[in-house]
Amino acid sequence: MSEEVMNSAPVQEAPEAKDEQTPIIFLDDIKVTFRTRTGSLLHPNLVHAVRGLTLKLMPGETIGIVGESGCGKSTTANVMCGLQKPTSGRVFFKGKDVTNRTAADRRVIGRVISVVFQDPATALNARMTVQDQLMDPMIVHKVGDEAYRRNRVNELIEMVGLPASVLEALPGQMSGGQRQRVAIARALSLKPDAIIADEPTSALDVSVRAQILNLLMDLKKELGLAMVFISHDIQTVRYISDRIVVMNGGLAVEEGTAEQVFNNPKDEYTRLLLGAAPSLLHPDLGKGGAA
Ligand SMILES: Nc1ncnc2c1ncn2[C@@H]1O[C@H](COP(=O)(O)OP(=O)(O)OP(=O)(O)O)[C@@H](O)[C@H]1O
Repeated sequence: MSEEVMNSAPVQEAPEAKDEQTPIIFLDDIKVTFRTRTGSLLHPNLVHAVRGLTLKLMPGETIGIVGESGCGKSTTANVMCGLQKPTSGRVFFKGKDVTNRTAADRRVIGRVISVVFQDPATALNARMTVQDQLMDPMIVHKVGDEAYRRNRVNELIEMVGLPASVLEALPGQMSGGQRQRVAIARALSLKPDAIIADEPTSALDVSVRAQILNLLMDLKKELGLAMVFISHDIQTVRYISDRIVVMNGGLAVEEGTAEQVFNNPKDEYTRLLLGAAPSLLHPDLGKGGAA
């Protein structure tokens, strides 16, 4: 998670009421336009990264966002985790309008979601031990006392299938799969309602991708988490998602259950994606084991 979100505050404030009908995240007609450096003040060159996206993430569900490079997936993820303010449209977290990302909004965002990024090597601090990386969000957000945090760290490391012996290790002493497990443990440390996983397996060796996907699915089920899973690989998205949103040119061109999108795609672009998609997953998909 970004410093902006991580530093945003104590998480022990009263949580919003749990309501099965209230979306965890509601993006209402989001548009994000960037000015590129090549234009002038009078004639700016604009990139319309997201051009009017409406999306609801309900408690416990997994939405997969899929599309080619440049279609606006990461910009959407950044809006969802408060890193990017939309040019227009509104963002609601559990019914609260957090579009303006005030300090109070960021506290809500920090409590509700965590992000797992593509490359655990850059997401983790190379100079901190695993133990310190897992402690850090709880210290920043002033959660619990020392004993609670130590206990939580042990719980987290067990949840992600790593031995306690890795707690003293630095990220550079671990494999890519182990590092991503640590990044997932870190994302879970504040007990979020939802995780945004932005291409969480793309930087990993093909042999460990399935293990990390299965871990995410198991944790999601066990902890009742909602998830937004972002990938350019439609087969991976199918494997993990309840609902799929296909993006093209900053727009959601198709949305439906995995079954609807695969068996009865309505949009031409979805058909092209399906036709052109060799799976990036390893044939071991579905098998367990620590990466
Ligand atoms: N900060 C920025 N300034 C200018 N243009 C940007 C910026 N961030 C993204 N873009 C542009 O917005 C469009 C959408 O980018 P985005 O990263 O959201 O796509 P993506 O689907 O996540 O692609 P990828 O899979 O390659 O990350 C692209 O044309 C990109 O070049």
